[in-house]
Amino acid sequence: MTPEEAAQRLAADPGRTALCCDFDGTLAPIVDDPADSALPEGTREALWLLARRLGRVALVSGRPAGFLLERAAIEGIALYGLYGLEEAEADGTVRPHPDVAPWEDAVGEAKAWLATELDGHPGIVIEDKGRSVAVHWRHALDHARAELIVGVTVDTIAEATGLTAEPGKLVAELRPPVPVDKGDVVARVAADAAVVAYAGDDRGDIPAFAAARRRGGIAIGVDHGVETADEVRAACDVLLDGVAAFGTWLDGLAARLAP
Ligand SMILES: O=P(O)(O)OC[C@H]1O[C@H](O[C@H]2O[C@H](CO)[C@@H](O)[C@H](O)[C@H]2O)[C@H](O)[C@@H](O)[C@@H]1O
Repeated sequence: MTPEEAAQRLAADPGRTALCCDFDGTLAPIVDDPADSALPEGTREALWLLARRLGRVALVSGRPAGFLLERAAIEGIALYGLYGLEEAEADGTVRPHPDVAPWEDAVGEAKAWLATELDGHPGIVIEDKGRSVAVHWRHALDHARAELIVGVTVDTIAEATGLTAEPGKLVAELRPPVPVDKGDVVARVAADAAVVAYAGDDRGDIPAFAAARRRGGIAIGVDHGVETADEVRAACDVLLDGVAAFGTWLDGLAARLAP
């Protein structure tokens, strides 16, 4: 499927169409420091327009819902964080999945353990995500070596605490083993939709691509060259070359739907 064909399908019955997007690497360009990630202004405007033209628009991210509220709150757009473990309410509060609370101590233990174990390893950075924790090595000079160090540490902590280890782009995460993923969120958001599309770039997006396809929808991949896993490309119906190309595609869709 071409990007043009994907846009045509989404525009055919806009009121009954659901569009779900990942945040980092899809809407926001990949940056060295996760704290610097931001939604480009043009993309924010396109999403604002789309929220007024499509049946449902949602952001489904690995970031905490609180982060999405700070960086990507747009009226009419639902925000789901931590791969579906958190949801932002209309009043700006965050509702965690009810099964997450019992894992609070284990996540706290993991954060302390990671800090002790990885202290002194240059280029390895811990991201405290509240109800989960991630370890990044984008800053490390030797990515392969840093990945090995982080992988061994994260696997050891996962085994000891019962938390689940999840891979990402130059990052590994420890999160509560609650069986919820982005695919569950997409299925819920698109329950009443005639057409559904999910746009993402990483392995954590694969369940969401699959959920869109199960509904006869479209899996849109944002390609980042060597950083894009083969299984991500294989899970998509259409590929766009980077965040800027996806932003342009969103703009085009919004323009197509304008009155
Ligand atoms: O589901 P997403 O919205 O794509 O979030 C996935 C993870 O994204 C962030 O990490 C990635 O983006 C960073 C900023 O561009 C980059 O520095 C890092 O290397 C990437 O892995 C975020 O920090 C994680 O918490 C998210 O889980």
